[in-house]
Amino acid sequence: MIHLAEKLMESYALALGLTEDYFAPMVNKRAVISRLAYYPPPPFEQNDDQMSCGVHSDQTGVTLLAQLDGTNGLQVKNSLDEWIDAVPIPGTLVVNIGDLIERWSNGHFKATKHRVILRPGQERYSAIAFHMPNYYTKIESCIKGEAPKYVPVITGDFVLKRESLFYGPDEDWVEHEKNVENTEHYFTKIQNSK
Ligand SMILES: O=C(O)CCC(=O)C(=O)O
Ligand SMILES: [Fe+2]
Repeated sequence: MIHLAEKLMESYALALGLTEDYFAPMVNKRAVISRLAYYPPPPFEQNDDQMSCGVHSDQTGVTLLAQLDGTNGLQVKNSLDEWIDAVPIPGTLVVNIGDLIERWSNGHFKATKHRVILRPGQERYSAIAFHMPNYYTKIESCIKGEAPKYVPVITGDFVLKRESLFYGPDEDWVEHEKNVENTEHYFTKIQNSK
């Protein structure tokens, strides 16, 4: 999974006109958060207000998602603002772009909005790996000659803050750099245990 995420980062670098290894020094002490999900069958028809997993984009870098063959429910928003089913294709993974990559690419890559909506009687299994750049990597536009569209953020700070505040005001992110100290120890342990 880590190798695949790093390969994807290489392809993103090339697509953005950067050298293939541009991101490498900024993801060499990455953290990967994994989640195994089971969604029980809902007892009623779900709608925009009641979902198994509400609309969001992942706040990290690349997300790799495996869906058990035959389980439906994941929907992603396309560039026309329409929800489309991410139908499981045997032997493949879904790749979602996270907020950090949107910010890094100055908006050239869009963080994929997604959700899980199940029909009554339908259940879902998925396994997700969230790839996150180095804790202290500063995420700022990597596109030369373009006005930055986002406030620079520190990876760990952004992920932790967004976990706790959920969609807080963008302008606050840089102010929170100091908050990393609380959890620095935890992440250092993860990175050193590799
Ligand atoms: O279970 C799924 O397919 C989606 C889960 C998800 O989007 C998430 O954990 O961020
Ligand atoms: Fe997600």
